[in-house]
Amino acid sequence: MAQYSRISGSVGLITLKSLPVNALGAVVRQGIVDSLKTALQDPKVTSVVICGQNGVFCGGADIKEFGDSESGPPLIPMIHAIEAGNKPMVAAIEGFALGGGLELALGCHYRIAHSKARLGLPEVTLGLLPAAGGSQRLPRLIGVPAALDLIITGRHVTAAEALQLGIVDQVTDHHTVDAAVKFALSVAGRPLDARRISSYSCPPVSGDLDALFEEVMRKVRRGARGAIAPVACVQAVRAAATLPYARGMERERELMATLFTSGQARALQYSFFAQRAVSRWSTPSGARWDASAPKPVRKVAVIGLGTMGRGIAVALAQAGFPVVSVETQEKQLTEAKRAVSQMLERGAKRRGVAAPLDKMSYSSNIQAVADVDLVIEAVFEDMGLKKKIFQQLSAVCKPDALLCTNTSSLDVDQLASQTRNPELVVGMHFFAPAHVMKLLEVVYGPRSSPQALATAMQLGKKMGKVSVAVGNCPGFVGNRMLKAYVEQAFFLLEEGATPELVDSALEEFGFSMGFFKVSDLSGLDVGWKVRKEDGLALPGVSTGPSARIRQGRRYSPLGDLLCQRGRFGQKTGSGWYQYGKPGGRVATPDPWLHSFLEEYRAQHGLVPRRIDPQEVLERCLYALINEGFRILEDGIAAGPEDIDCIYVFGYGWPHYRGGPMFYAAMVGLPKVLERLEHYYRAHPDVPDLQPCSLLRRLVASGSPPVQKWKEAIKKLHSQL
Ligand SMILES: CC/C=C/CC(=O)SCCNC(=O)CCNC(=O)[C@H](O)C(C)(C)COP(=O)(O)OP(=O)(O)OC[C@H]1O[C@@H](n2cnc3c(N)ncnc32)[C@H](O)[C@@H]1OP(=O)(O)O
Repeated sequence: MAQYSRISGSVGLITLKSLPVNALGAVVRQGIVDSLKTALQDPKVTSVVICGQNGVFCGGADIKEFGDSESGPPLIPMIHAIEAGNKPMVAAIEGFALGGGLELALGCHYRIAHSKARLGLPEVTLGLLPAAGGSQRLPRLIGVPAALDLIITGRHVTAAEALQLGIVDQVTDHHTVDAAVKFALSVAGRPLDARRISSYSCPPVSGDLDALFEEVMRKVRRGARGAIAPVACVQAVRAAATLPYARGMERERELMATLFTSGQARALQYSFFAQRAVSRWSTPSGARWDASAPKPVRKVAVIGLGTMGRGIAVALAQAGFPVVSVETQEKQLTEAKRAVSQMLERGAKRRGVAAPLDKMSYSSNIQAVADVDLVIEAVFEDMGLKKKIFQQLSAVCKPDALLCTNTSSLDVDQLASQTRNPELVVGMHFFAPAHVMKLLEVVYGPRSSPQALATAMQLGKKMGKVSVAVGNCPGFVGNRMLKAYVEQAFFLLEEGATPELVDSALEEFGFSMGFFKVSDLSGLDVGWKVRKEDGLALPGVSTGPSARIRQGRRYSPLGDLLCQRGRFGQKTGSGWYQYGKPGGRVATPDPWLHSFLEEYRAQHGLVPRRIDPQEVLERCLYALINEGFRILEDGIAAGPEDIDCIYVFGYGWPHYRGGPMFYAAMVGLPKVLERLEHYYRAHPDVPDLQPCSLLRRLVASGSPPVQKWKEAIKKLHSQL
């Protein structure tokens, strides 16, 4: 709702009231329209202030209402009525003015912001554009280049930047509504024509306007990789720059109509709520986020300063934690100190703050962690080494310290069993580079206490990560699903595809890099080492029937064969592609590799066939999705939102496709099931293609929407 009152004798005060962020739902809009009418009709009122309750101006349109048929007064005429009003309207901005919230403020004649407020038009992140006049008013107010920056990126600006850009008229450190009322009294009776932004022309740009838009559009298309909202944002701002306001608004409406009904907007809005849903974690044993208090964490340690350890230490220091970093090899320690300082300085420069160098301390002695509250072990993926470290930690650390491992796939419970307090052991699986990537898998073992899980989840949140609680199994969620995808990519090469064909299909889908390019970038030897440890990559079985079978199922040794030839990817100058020189970064197709594949197929009696991009997508993505269903069935992830956040924030799944499980729901579960059945018939020696029973049961129960899967899975489990 919106509450109306009159204060200081002559100021009408309209307060938006809708917890938690005063979103502009139907009831709030109705409240504003009614309050406005009262204020404009009351002869005692000479000016009006609009504010929000609880220190928040407005978080924008109510995203929860997007799927519903529209009710209540529409936003655009409401904002026009505010702007057209004959009494000065002042927006008192505290907390946030985002999306429709900022558009509402732009409809006002003046804007006063608290110094801690943040403003922005983040619609693009929801697959939309600022379509309540924001794309037309902001460029008229602050100019085309600055408006393009804000609208295309959706970034929030501080009150100070908003003042500098000309979005707000005044910034206050004091009580914002009081300041706005005082301001409203001071402007009462002043003419308003020059304050109505819709009547402005965009300030002229230096240089050629067409050239500016062409350049921006080129950059946006390159960066958007198939996302349609950023492109529509540029088109809308162009309309502001080239058309009268009324025609610009028509263009804004047309563009919005296309976006609003697009699958991309639905996916991004799903993802918005999925990110919030994963913070409300639960485990199959009944532990829950709202019943488990985290332990206080004041000081943290990182063990091992390789690439991962350095990134983790930087992320912790940036989040404000004192960090003790332990590296036993002196040479590595010296290098790491320099690298970590550089990373901290670069990050600070980018964010315009002081580098938190004072948060870091280093040691080559594990005794240095004796007083910390939480340790993150980040040494090599070697179970023997990790076990030894956990034994040492258990002896050295405070008895109540949380011991975490950054393993990407090893058994967290085995590590827990090395310690005095296995309930205080959890996995914290970061993604490289750990100070950049948003994802954190928090892995609970069978003995991890709810409090340990809650503490790691909260630490992740403080580090700005999307933290997802997952159960303990080889590869956890992300890497377990990836295995099925990678396997299909190899099999497709055996059957006639090239790395270029597979990668271009995946890149066309929206991944920034296809699997083979990623593999060259991260190093083929990484997977080779794991396969050797798992007993898959065996020396001396390059021919005969057993060459392509391991542990009773189809196996492709192609990656192993490249590694045996020293082709580790970019670092050696060749892998699935060639790079000209070791360390080269530009992938070009490699004729040697093509001949090698031909010889390999001939040697193994494989008759190559024409493979189309659709098959690449179906085989790679549906195999991965199928494993996702198995993970849900096993209770390793609590719901599809958890898997989708993991893939969007850790594995480069295109954000505008929501994540693999959302994508499966969009494609239609019956279709995914039918294609998996088809491919499993063709490849009965590939168990990953055998449709999982949960997928079958969801289809049999009418393929509920993805938001209802959690409920449906619970019901299906209880029927077993
Ligand atoms: C005609 C169509 C026009 C569209 C124009 C628009 O306005 S589109 C919407 C533009 N606004 C946004 O994109 C803002 C989205 N919200 C946020 O970025 C953040 O929530 C916040 C406002 C910066 C607050 O962040 P904070 O970390 O403090 O809290 P949460 O993110 O956890 O949010 C608290 C709860 O509020 C819910 N929520 C937030 N914004 C909206 C919204 N616009 N509509 C509906 N609900 C919203 C959020 O889901 C949280 O609720 P949970 O129940 O916990 O999920």
